[in-house]
Amino acid sequence: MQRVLKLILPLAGKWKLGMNILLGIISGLCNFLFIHLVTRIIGEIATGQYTVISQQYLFIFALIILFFIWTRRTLSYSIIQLSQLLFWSLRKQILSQVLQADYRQLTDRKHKIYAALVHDVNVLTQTSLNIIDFFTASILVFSCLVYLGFISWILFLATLGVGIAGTAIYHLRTRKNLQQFAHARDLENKFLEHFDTILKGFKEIYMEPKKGKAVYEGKILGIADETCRDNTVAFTGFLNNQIVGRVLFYILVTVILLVFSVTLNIGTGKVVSFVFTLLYLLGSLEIMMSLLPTLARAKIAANHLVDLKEELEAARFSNPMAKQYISKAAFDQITVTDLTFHYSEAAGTFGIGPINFNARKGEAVFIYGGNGSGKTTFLHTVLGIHLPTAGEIRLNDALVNEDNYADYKTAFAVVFSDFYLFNELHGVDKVDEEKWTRYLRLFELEGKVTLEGTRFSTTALSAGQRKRLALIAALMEDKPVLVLDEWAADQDPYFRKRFYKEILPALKQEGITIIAITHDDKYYTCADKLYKMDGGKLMAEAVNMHESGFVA
Ligand SMILES: Nc1ncnc2c1ncn2[C@@H]1O[C@H](COP(=O)(O)OP(=O)(O)OP(=O)(O)O)[C@@H](O)[C@H]1O
Repeated sequence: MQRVLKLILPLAGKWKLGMNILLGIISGLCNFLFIHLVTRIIGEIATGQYTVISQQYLFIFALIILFFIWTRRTLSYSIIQLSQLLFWSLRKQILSQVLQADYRQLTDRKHKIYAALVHDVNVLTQTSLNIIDFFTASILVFSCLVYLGFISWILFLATLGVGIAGTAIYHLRTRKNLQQFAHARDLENKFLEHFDTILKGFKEIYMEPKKGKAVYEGKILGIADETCRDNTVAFTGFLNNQIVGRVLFYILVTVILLVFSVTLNIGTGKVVSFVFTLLYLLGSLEIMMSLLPTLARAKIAANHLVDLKEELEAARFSNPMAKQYISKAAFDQITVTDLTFHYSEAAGTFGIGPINFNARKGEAVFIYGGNGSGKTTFLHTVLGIHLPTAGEIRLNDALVNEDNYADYKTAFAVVFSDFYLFNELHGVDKVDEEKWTRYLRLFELEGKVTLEGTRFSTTALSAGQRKRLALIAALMEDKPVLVLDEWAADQDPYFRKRFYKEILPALKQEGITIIAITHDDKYYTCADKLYKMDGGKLMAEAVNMHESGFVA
């Protein structure tokens, strides 16, 4: 409950939460007053005291009902407002934390975050609506118990005994049910992971339905069965507790009616009031018991959300906004000295370095090497996606460190090998129309795509054209360094030649530095500097040794 409060309190504020609690107490008390009045009148009818219509009672009943309507409506409106606030605040908080997260932290937690956003936030929000019923019922239970104490302290002690026995049984039996709910929730992460596989691999599954069948039967069905089993056992456990509680109360009412009313010599009026109040109390207990599984699941959802928020908050490295952008004019060179990076400290994990590298303003620097040799790992380390294990990167003369990473990253526009093409020029405040038209012509996309504001008219293009558009989008960012990972791999021979022979020189003319991973040995001579990556080691090579286009 503490963790649920940790999420709700900052949103609602102490004052508003206090007001809601007060309204809940008043609403519960209205219920109690109504019951108290009903039992009192029944007592009067049973003992022959109520013979004429009482104006006073009518007035009190009307007052209670009106008061109840007011408190309940105000409380409901406030809780609905709060639950909506909770829903969107949690989503906004998690998303803004996600946008500030380090790349590795995010990739490791993708499915966890997705499950938190679509599952936990929903469960918690829905439950917040049930809280009114739970709270009102608990106030009613409390007031009924106090009232029972006034009617007969012996019967009150008997009721309290039954209540304590019921609570003890509940606690003894609930731990396992909670574990089952928690396990079912953990399986939701796995389910979303496989669901993601189906969505992303749908084309492959469409071509070979066996693949889809394997994911469905091999993964999803198992998760579905396990989740169903866990949830069924847990819900049944809660239901059994509810039955035990009800039976205990039935026994109590039976004993009061058949035994205590005779042995303790309690008057008819008192017995009637006691039993009626007890039955109302039972009704409220039932409401509370039936909401317990929902609250238990909300608690698990809140735990997941708090854990995730704390994990993201505790991030060693974050992705803050840059304070200062590095302009083309301000960029001179990047120098990498003795840089090493390892994916983990475990023995046998792939690593690169020590690497020495330099790229100057207006140069085209190519990196080539076999698959898995570490080219992308190196680029990612230079870009700040991976933090170097050792060594240094300097932009111009300034050492790049955790304090200036955000500014440093502004030097780069990137088209990754697994690039994502946004359908809009995000982050470009004002489009330079002349530049856009020039690049569109340069990349031969005229008539294929236009700009509507900052939005592309379409991204439904061929693979090669999509990559050209991604490169135009990167260039529109007007960054000093353009980083390309196997950009030309999807281009036809004609455009590949145009890219290396015409486009790259044009970009260099603009003062852009190009760092490109490439396998196009035919065009290595277009580079100003050439590096070869082999087994994580980067070696500088003379460009002219590739003049024949043949690499030994
Ligand atoms: N996220 C990761 N965690 C651990 N190891 C990784 C990870 N990504 C890549 N590796 C390892 O790093 C090695 C180098 O990968 P990298 O992507 O840098 O190669 P590359 O030279 O760019 O290859 P290609 O030409 O195929 O794109 C791979 O052999 C792989 O084992």
